[in-house]
Amino acid sequence: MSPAPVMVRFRDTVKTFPGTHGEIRAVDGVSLDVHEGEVFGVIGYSGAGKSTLVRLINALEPVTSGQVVVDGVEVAGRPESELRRVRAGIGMIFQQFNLLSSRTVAGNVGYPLAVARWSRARRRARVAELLEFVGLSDKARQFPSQLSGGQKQRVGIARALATNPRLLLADEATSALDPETTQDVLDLLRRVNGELGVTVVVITHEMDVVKHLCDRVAVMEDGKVVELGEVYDVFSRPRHRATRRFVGSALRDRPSPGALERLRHRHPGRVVTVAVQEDGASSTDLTRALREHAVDGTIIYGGITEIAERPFGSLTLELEGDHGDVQAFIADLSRTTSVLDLGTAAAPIADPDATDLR
Ligand SMILES: Nc1ncnc2c1ncn2[C@@H]1O[C@H](COP(=O)(O)OP(=O)(O)OP(=O)(O)O)[C@@H](O)[C@H]1O
Repeated sequence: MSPAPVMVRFRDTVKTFPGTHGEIRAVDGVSLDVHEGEVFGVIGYSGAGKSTLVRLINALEPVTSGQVVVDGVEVAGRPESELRRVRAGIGMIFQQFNLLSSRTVAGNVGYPLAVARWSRARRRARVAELLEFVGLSDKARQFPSQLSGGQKQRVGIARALATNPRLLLADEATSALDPETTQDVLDLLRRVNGELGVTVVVITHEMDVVKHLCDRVAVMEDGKVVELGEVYDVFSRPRHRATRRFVGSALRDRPSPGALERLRHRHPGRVVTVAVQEDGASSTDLTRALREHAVDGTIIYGGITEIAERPFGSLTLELEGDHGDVQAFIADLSRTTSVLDLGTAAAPIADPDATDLR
């Protein structure tokens, strides 16, 4: 199957800002393609460059060097008049919703249509259709202050979709919402993608958002893309430290240094953390290896979740048995899955990725 056409292409894209201690490379040589029809996530900690990357897509910031191509149009160096046409094909939603407080829900949704000089009759019909789609038909005459956060974001989504954009940019769109409302908004964004065929780029610092919504994900750190791929692949086998921290903070599957120290007090044996993947150490593999090597394993920590019905996570075990048997068990299991040796209470080995997560 040939990949879908490209909706957004970055090639060696750099964006710098002047800083007090020299230039800041907010986007530092990014190359990636967002395909038509996919939901693409960009995840990173604060300052990683995510918002800058988005502002390059809708040409709110000029690129310093490299390419940014949106729906076939090279954005870099375009005159403002032509950029307006590119922006017209892009919808955007924000963490703080950015609704006009003096306008009703219908007025907010219809605003971009008024700007685009749609007739009153067409506007009314389109607004009604959009409110129906986001489930707010009964709120048309209310004002934003009368709505919950989740309802405000639904209005934001309806407004962003008003002029039928082919691309929707969602910058931390659920960061101000509680978990349940977040889920509703993520479901709605899935429908925007699935039913309307809109390509969605999601910027977030929350792995759960990526997990529930995205097809592929890019992990950013210090302006660079450090990992890129299918969501399951990236999160079930995180290679970069930043990715491992996102998995750790969402899943809380690995003991923090403090928790590990407490565990060692109670469990003086050899401690290992074993990755759980659909094709790696399923619990059957683990039990088989324990049996074959005459090693006793007690689960002392762990967490497993799933993405698209595919399980992943890790289990931390205390192993007891003859030293040679334990060594052989670790070597055997390491052939099919990732095993992190954390040593024993007497000879501890630190987890290089463990952080006391905020
Ligand atoms: N207009 C600007 N002028 C100077 N520096 C900027 C500007 N915009 C962003 N930066 C810097 O570029 C880097 C990346 O910022 P950016 O906002 O893109 O990151 P982010 O991942 O979106 O983080 P956050 O989630 O905190 O917004 C940061 O060091 C930031 O201080």
